[in-house]
Amino acid sequence: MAPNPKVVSAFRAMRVLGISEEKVKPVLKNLLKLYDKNWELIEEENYRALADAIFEQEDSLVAEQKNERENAVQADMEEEAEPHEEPERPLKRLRSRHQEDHASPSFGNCSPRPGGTSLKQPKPEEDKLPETSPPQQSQDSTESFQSNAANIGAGSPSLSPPPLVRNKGKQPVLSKPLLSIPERSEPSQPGAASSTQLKEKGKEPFSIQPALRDKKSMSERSPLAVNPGIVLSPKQGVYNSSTLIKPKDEPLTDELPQIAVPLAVIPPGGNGSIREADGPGIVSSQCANGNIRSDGVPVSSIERRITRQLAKSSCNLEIASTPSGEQPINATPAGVLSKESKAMDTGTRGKPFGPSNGSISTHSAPEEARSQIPILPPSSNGMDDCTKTDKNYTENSCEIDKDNEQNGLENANSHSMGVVQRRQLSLRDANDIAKGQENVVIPLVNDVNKEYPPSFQYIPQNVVFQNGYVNFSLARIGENCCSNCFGNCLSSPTPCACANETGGEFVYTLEGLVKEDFLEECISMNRDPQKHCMFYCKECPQERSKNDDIPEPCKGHLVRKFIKECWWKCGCSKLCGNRVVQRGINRKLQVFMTPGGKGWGLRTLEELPKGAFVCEYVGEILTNSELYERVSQSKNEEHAYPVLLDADWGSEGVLKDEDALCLDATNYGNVARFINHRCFDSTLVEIPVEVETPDHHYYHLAFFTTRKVEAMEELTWDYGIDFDDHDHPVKAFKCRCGSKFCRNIKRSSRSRSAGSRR
Ligand SMILES: C[S@@+](CC[C@H](N)C(=O)[O-])C[C@H]1O[C@@H](n2cnc3c(N)ncnc32)[C@H](O)[C@@H]1O
Repeated sequence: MAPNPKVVSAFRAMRVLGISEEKVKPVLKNLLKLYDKNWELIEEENYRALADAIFEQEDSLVAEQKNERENAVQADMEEEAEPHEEPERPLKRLRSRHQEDHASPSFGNCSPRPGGTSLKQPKPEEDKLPETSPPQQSQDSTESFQSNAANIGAGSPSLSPPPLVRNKGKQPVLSKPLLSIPERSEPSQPGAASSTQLKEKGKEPFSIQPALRDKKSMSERSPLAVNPGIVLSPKQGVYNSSTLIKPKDEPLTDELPQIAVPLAVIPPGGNGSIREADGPGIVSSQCANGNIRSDGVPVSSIERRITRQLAKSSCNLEIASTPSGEQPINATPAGVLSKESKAMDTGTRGKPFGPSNGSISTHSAPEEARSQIPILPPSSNGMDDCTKTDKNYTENSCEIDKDNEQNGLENANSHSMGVVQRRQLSLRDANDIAKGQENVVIPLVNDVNKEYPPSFQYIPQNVVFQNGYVNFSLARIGENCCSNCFGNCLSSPTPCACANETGGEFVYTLEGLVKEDFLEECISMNRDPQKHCMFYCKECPQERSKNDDIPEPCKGHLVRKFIKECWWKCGCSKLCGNRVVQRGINRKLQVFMTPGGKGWGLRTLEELPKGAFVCEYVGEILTNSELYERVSQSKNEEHAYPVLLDADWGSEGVLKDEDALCLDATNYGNVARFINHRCFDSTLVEIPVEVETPDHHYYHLAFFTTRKVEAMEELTWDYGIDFDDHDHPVKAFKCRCGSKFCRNIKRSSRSRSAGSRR
């Protein structure tokens, strides 16, 4: 086997220091274990950690030998020698020191780490935890809210532990913004033929198990249709009707998930390098109609592969990261947003800003500032309240705003460190949680309790966290766009090339709504996945991320339908009707505290017609393994439901990790992170939308209304959660959706009846 180039480089670097490979090897091995194979920590500062560890080990050996000699002499001299204190193990010291470095100004200013987040930190194998570990939130959200500044707004009380959203199948969904584009290689591998197999699923009445996306169902979908959406569910294997109604052994609790305030780092994204693409793998597919194509691949998938190959030589763009590749975030205290908040004890709220030395802190806010925390009046109309609130609370908000400004200054220093902290919403944010980044203002109101809004950074577009590969380039678009069009493609008598993805017809009406038949098929796909195409990876990235050595068999992914919008290479106007999602949010929305114990939710302030675009799910783009690592490292934290971008995994062979993407809106996200789950008859349906790239590894997950929605109605979508899947990394919550089709209620009632029979 060829030597690991990283190991070779490490040897080389140590050789320069006169250290032999024999000495390096054991220490490097220990270090890799200690740092959980995080090479970046080892490589940074020209292998400083490695060199330190070697020197320290040598020092320790010398010290030990010296001690032994002294002890021996002393033993000769005294009958009872003093107990010898064993020197601290070098690696432990090294790690401790490394942890200190993380919090020290000098470390941050001198050597920004590319991926230094909680994910990057060495595993706390020993009892000593890194100082930069995310603060833990107490079990009682209210209490923690009042007692720990860092926890304020970290999440609504009803948030549950990090769940992965699945596509109705479903797997958990992650957040959305994406912007930095790292280099990557094409996913499929040679010999991957027939790596994906579509299996048939028995059709079952959806009324019985609407939400279970049975992975084994066959689809009647046309070859051109690509299924969208994806929800990562804890266990897709559980997705079948029987599991939906299966009594739960464990009692449900009303305990709400805890939300901690994890640190996140967005390192520099792409470097503009060119990555080599592998040959596409061949996939066999089978749909509900039993037809198996000779190549087993939907036509659109083949076209995409060709495009990918053509794009081999294309350069990656870095789309969203800051010049330094880091995205500094202030940790600011949230304003109190309910009318009752006057009486609220805010003494434990965190100070909004961190120290100027770049380290992270969770100091309490000054008493003066705390006593002046503004209150938003109860309202039923957030849009109007925005203005009122501004007038009424400007004075009070001054203190906080000053703090925030100061925070901004201080964070100018911490910026260089590249450490990002989840940001607390401030009072002004309540008037527009999007902070002017959307076409509309999106107010936040709480007429129900004293909960603070969750802590997160609002981003209007997806952003690559670190390893995910997203390549937006003209070269990748290929010929399947309408470069000869002009004006509004929808007005043309014949559908343009962009409509090929959707069977040669435009999906949008002239009014900008999704057409009835397309919409209904997407809704059906979500509600009754058994009737649609599922594919099974030969080597499932999701399972691989859980256990790289012996991954479990793929639980199946719903093959979804895509919408393809016109874009840069198209000749049409920016106002073309085949550009809807890319224009962003245009509806009057409001984040509000739900009265039903679901925490914050999203509602519309205006009547919405059926098929209307509401918003897309925006968050960090993570690879599956990054997500799994993140979730497993934040066991007690609340996560927004992550979303798998697996709508087209079926067209691939073996997906490389950097191509198996998902979205996590926990730390960075848009208004969609507030959309609550509703079993089966949700008001929204998610549809994958291709905009910048035909590569369906990455796409936009857009929400459209499933029916006419009245003003002030809550907007919900079906996460595709399998409430019986206890193995899923993101825990399910006790569902309070109120739907008569609620899968959780069925299970609960069956559990109760099963219990009473016993
Ligand atoms: C994506 S977040 C939705 C926004 C969330 N309610 C908040 O306050 O930030 C998902 C979390 O909301 C809560 N949630 C969503 N739908 C729910 C439901 N039907 N019943 C109970 N809790 C729900 C759960 O805690 C879940 O983990």
